[in-house]
Amino acid sequence: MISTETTLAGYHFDNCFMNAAGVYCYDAAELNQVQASMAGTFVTKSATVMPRSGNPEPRYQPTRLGSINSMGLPNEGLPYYLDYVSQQQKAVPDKTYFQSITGFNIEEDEQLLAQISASDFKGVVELNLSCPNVPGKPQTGYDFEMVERILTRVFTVYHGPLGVKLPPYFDIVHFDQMAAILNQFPLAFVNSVNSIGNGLKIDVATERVVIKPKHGFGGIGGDYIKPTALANVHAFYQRLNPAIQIIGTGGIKSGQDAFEHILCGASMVQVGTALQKEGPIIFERLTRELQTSMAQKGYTKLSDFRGKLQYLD
Ligand SMILES: O=C1NC(=O)NC(C(=O)O)N1
Repeated sequence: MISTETTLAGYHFDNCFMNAAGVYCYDAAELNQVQASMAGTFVTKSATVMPRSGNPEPRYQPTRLGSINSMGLPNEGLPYYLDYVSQQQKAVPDKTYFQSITGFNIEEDEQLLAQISASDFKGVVELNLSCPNVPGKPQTGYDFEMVERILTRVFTVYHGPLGVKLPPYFDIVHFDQMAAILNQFPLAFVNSVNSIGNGLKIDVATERVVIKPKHGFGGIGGDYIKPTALANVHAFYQRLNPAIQIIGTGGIKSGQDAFEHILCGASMVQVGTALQKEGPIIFERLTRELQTSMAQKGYTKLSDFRGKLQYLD
């Protein structure tokens, strides 16, 4: 029996695949579909203090090799998602769910976590530090001092399992500096990567951009970002306390892509662009393909190869 089960934040998951925040997780209609799929669990859309309609449309476009999006954090507000997760905790109690949140300042992060503490939520919190699409708002994950201040406050007020969703980094010194910050805190996980911010997709026929917000600038996902995602997963796997696990996100559209993320150190893998294109049925194909990759190499469980990327030196 070849198993794709995993453990994260002390919880067991029958399958290591799940959605990426933002994809198939805006409302109950979408979350129900992931919940009913072969995914091991789901994460909600990043919830903000107030519900948001997000950026003007068109704000998402699939491309030949991936996607571009500038959604702008549209969401129903945290109470909506806490209520949905509470229902799922009662209906399907043997699963653990993820709640994504993002505040626009430290006070909002604290407020969101206080709301979660006051609820019957028993899952894992994913603090999104990396949305690139809110006009005028920076990707917090690129402000190292701010990340340290946020995590200091967060772990003062919240004591449940919590991880952070990071933007991609492109400099070895930044991996070193960010890992040194993250290692100070009892994080359950680090999720690398969010979309590569502020890319541009052009329609040559019309000589125009393809999304409306921000003059067409948006987060890039899909095949384009897999090498960067794998590097971020492995860089943090190499640098972080082993107690801080890695979730790998970025460019996963086949079982082999997932295999590569796990080989780099991922304990869980999230699917965004390919899920948006194929729908939750994709988790059946991805699981089967990962099991095939494992079988070809004589592996029966993820720990047989997790983090065992070989170097040439
Ligand atoms: O964190 C995010 N990453 C993205 O690529 N897009 C969404 C968004 O724009 O809401 N948020």
